[in-house]
Amino acid sequence: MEVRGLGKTFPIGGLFSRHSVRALHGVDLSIGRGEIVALVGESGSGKSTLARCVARLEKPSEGAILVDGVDILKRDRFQASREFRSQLQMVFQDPFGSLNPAHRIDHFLRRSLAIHGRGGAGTEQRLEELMATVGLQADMLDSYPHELSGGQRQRVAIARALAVEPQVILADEPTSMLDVSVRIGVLNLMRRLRYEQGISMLYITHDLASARYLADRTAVMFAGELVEEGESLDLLANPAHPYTQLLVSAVPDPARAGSYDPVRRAALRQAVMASTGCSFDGDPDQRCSADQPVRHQVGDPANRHWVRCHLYRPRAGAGGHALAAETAPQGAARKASA
Ligand SMILES: Nc1ncnc2c1ncn2[C@@H]1O[C@H](COP(=O)(O)OP(=O)(O)OP(=O)(O)O)[C@@H](O)[C@H]1O
Repeated sequence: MEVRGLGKTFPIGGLFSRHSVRALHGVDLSIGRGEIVALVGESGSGKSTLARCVARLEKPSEGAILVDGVDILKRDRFQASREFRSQLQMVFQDPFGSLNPAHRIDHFLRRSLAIHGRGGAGTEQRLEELMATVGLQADMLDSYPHELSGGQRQRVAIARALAVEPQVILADEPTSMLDVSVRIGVLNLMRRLRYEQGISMLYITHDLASARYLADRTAVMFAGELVEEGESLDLLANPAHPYTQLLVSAVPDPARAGSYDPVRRAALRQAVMASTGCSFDGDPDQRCSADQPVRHQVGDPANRHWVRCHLYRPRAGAGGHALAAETAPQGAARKASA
């Protein structure tokens, strides 16, 4: 699946208002077959809007979404929606709100199978297989959602998505409302599905540790734009963008004891300013506020690690790089996301 130049602007302030929020701008992202890509960024950076545009729950303002090379935004809406929804399924954050409490678990799975033409003979066996795949007992098919734990409900939501045999699952913070003790089980389930069924996943999260655990690649979103992307291990060990450094520095890590610098963090977060350049404005000579940065490759090309930042300086010879914040000015500022 590939997203090219995706943009989304929401009108705000009522019918006659000319105000708008730019939630996404020029987003390019691809996910290979069986690959897991994490999308990280703070609240309001546009992660859910990206997933909702890809799932066609929102209409993008611009750009293309290709699945197996076909731009699904150019297909007839009804046909595309049938085809596309069976290729791509979304798992939401809230396992409590996503299952209607009036129905038993088997209803959700039967309905999903029927809507996508996979009902009929063999349904009973398929239901049991789906439950086994997500690690639930078949006798839970007769339960109501309130009789299940949060982790079990999220497994049902994943089983419902799997019922249509999707190529891609868009998982929007699927573990953030779960108890820490059951999160790992859901992450392991997602990992197993990728290996056993070759399903690709976009994993949206605030949690960098889980991105490192689960995702092959991690993409970092700030103010509706991707500012850095790379193999998860490399990107999180060598963050090149000041914003990624901020996110990484906020994760408690005994191995980095002493490296957390709240003053630098505060400086990077400083003012909000409007300009035509980079969303994450941090340059004393105003270049950031004047020009959009281009992508720079970071380190070894095998890590597919790039950053979009004027402050990035490759380090000659060593194969490493100067972290942008090492050269970042005190006046690093964050522009309005709107
Ligand atoms: N329907 C909408 N109407 C107006 N603005 C919206 C709408 N949906 C999202 N936005 C705005 O778009 C921006 C991105 O929101 P989005 O929900 O995608 O962020 P997010 O990174 O997923 O945040 P969170 O992690 O809190 O879910 C925000 O400024 C938000 O207020």
